[in-house]
Amino acid sequence: MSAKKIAIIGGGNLGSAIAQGLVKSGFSQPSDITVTKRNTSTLADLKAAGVQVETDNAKAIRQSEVIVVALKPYNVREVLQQLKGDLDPAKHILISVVTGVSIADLSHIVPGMPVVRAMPNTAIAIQESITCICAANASEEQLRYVKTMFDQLGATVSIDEKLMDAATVLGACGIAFALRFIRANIQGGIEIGFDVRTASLIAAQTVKGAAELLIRENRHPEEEIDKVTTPKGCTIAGLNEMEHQGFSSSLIKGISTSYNKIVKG
Ligand SMILES: NC(=O)C1=CN([C@@H]2O[C@H](COP(=O)(O)OP(=O)(O)OC[C@H]3O[C@@H](n4cnc5c(N)ncnc54)[C@H](O)[C@@H]3O)[C@@H](O)[C@H]2O)C=CC1
Ligand SMILES: O=C(O)[C@@H]1CCC=N1
Repeated sequence: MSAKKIAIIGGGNLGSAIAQGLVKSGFSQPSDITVTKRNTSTLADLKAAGVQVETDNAKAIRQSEVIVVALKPYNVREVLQQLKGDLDPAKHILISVVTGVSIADLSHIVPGMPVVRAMPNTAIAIQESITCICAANASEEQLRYVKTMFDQLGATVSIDEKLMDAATVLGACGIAFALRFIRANIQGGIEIGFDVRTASLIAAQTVKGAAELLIRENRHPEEEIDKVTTPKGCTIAGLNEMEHQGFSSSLIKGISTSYNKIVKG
């Protein structure tokens, strides 16, 4: 368990999910986590779990050592400008999960601060995130701490900062892409006879099983696909029809479009 106090500035979708994961994993005592938001009414569940909820960012920062910034990209500069007097490079480490805001940008606003950029996804709430991290100006001990923290919340991979936008698309947006894939399977499942609950369970567990074959067994997808595709069988017939309709191509183009949205605006 971490002895450090953690402030999460911006208790929206991701900030709340991080707090939930920290509590569920036992990495932090709930009372050692403070989540801030201008209107804290949506944070009732976290409050009930013992997490401190706060409207005053400066107060949350003063009572913490680890500062997780989970604000929207368009207001992070303004909010950090207001808080720079409360941030102390000797005491605090800044972890930004904000999309598209570089370490150089952050260091320009709060000079001298140890900064880690982290890109988790919303499965962090249930300790199943993949979190990509990169850092500047942070000590070995601080980096170890951040990696240990995110390791409790799923898997962690250290990357070059130049890949952070790509990590955002593949890992963070990827949750939505995967869920849309599952939803389409549910719609198809209903069309061929299942009720929605049964279709949802079969579709979600099947995707979980496919992912576990890759993660646990370190296999290549096509190696596993070969085991399913009986010659002249129904799997290859369905797969080929999906490809004729642009299945892989649509996913690759979607990933590229998301990436360009971050990079080019
Ligand atoms: N939602 C996701 O799946 C992921 C989001 N991100 C990034 O994380 C950041 C947050 O994203 P979301 O949680 O989705 O957005 P969100 O809009 O749900 O959360 C931002 C929160 O900040 C609060 N806020 C605004 N001004 C504030 C202030 N002055 N003080 C305290 N709180 C304030 C807002 O009320 C809101 O609840 C973004 O930069 C996003 O790009 C990164 C990875 C995944
Ligand atoms: O769509 C977005 O802008 C954010 C970044 C990653 C996930 N959601």
